Amino acid sequence: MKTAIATVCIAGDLREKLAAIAAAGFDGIEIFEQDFITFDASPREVGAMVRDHGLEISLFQPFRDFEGLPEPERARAFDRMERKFDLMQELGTDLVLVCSSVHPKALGGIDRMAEDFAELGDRAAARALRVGYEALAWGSHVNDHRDAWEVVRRADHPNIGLILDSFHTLGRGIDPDSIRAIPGDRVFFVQLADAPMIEMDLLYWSRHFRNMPGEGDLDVTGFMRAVAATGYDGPISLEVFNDQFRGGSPRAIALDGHRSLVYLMDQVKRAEPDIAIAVPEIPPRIRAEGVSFVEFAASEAEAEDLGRLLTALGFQKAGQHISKQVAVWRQGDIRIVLNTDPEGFAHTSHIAHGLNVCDIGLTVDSATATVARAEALGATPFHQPVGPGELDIPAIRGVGSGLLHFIDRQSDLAQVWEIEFEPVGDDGARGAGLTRIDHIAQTMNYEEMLTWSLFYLSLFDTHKLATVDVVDPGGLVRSQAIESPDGALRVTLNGADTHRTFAGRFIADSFGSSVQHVALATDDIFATAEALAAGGFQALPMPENYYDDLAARLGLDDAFVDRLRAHNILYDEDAEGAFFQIYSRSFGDGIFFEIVQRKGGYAGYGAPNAPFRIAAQRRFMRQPGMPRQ
Ligand SMILES: O=C(O)c1ccc(O)c(O)c1
Ligand SMILES: [Mg+2]
Repeated sequence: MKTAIATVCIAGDLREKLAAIAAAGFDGIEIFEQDFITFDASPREVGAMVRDHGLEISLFQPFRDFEGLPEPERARAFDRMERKFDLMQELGTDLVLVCSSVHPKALGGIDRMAEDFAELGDRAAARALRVGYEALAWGSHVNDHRDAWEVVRRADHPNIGLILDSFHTLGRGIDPDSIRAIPGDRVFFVQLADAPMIEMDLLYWSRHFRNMPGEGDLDVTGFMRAVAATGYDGPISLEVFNDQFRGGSPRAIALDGHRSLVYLMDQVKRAEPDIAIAVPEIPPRIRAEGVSFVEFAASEAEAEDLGRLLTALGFQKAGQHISKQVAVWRQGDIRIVLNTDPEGFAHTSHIAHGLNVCDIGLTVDSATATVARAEALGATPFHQPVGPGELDIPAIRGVGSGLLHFIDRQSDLAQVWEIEFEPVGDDGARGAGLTRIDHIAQTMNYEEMLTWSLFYLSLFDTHKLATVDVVDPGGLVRSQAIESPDGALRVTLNGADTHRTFAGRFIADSFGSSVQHVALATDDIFATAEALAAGGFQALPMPENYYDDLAARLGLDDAFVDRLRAHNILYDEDAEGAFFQIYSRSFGDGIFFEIVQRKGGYAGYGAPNAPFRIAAQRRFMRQPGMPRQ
């Protein structure tokens, strides 16, 4: 499988782009004319620089407004192309992309355009070059790959072929299966891009909002399956015009791009096993069976405070590590690990971020398969020295600053709690009915959201829900849930635009993106609320206005609203079921716990309540340190 990426996808000058593209593992580039012109080196030098990075120039583009012109513009277009052929030969590439014309004088007519290409084919053949024709979704006469194919078919020249671009096909709602009938050897190149589903002008959408396959809402997999069915075996290339990416980190965007192609082609290969492209064998997307633990890096004082909060939440300290300053707290299937060890990753993480969730443990079927897939997707494996009597639990670095450990039942990993921890005597805690981790909420800068969602979607068998806008008095926070089909893994990603929001302030204060809250499930919110109150837990107080509105909005009876109010329980319902939430007050740099109950088929996260919860949290965030329990 040969991968390529257009230089427009990445920020920086040409040299910076090439370094990032090569480091991410691509085989080639589509060199954008603009990136070449703005760079101060001869075409030969640029060609050599590309090859020095271990890359090839798979394509030169774009050549605009070639076909269907009357004279004298027609002759001018051929002259212009001869100049670009010179340039291509100096650069060292044999393929140029001609995009369909938007020239005001272009006449159209399939046969006229086919004749132009037949003549161009002779000129290209004289220099052993090839020309690919792409239908822009907004081309004046050709705006559909089926018409571009008809032009190429009639040109009937071995040096003239078709270029397919997923955006132009899917963005216009053209059925990608229409590609299946095209002979694969007539397709010279394939460009891939996804995009979020937004109603807007096609050209504007294409030039500003494209994103990597899997990051948007288009059926890029269906498109690529159809391409694969033609027998096409050339490069798979990304062509993503995106305002955010143009200003983003070159390395991070290039890595996301490569990951998106590995993920996409793995899906395509599973659906079209006979494809001609040699797709590497990797384990399928991993089914997460649940969250095994959440680990906090803490100082001793912070761990003591957090221990008090956990006690109030009904947790019990269940084990102490055999050799490290690490304790595990338990309730139901929930494990919270408090790591105060003066060495190791948690310690480093604490120095960098203060009290924070430095590690998440996930239960999977095979921990080694999980790390193998993660590595194929470009994730970084994590190792640290294993002490006597300890297990070497497979781990990778997550997208933020934290780690992900994987625990399975195929080995003795699942016994880590018995092997590495000594039980601590029962303190008689009754628990508060908390059963499992419902979801983990991670906060990041808005620009990082696509990176995080692609990370989870490509590694785990998960899907994303629609993005929700949450209004914080300090700005907008966008929230996206990623979840496994059975809900065993639910992660919400919260992207903050400014540091004035509660989420943005958390990122600034903790010096990085991380877990901001952990939601714990109960099967009986009122019983849990009573138990918490008895244990001295102080819920985040919700204002009277909230309950008045709730009663009016949902038509709830007074007695029910009184019960909610008495315990500061937030409530939402939809056609499928109901949702209850209690929040803790925040601690550290703005971390908190949430307690939830899902009733019936309620599948959301209480989005209507989010603005009220955030406003309440902001009222309490002025008080530094841990809330007193
Ligand atoms: O937006 C454009 O003009 C443009 C140019 C070349 C392409 O390959 C493309 O898909 C779009
Ligand atoms: Mg294109």
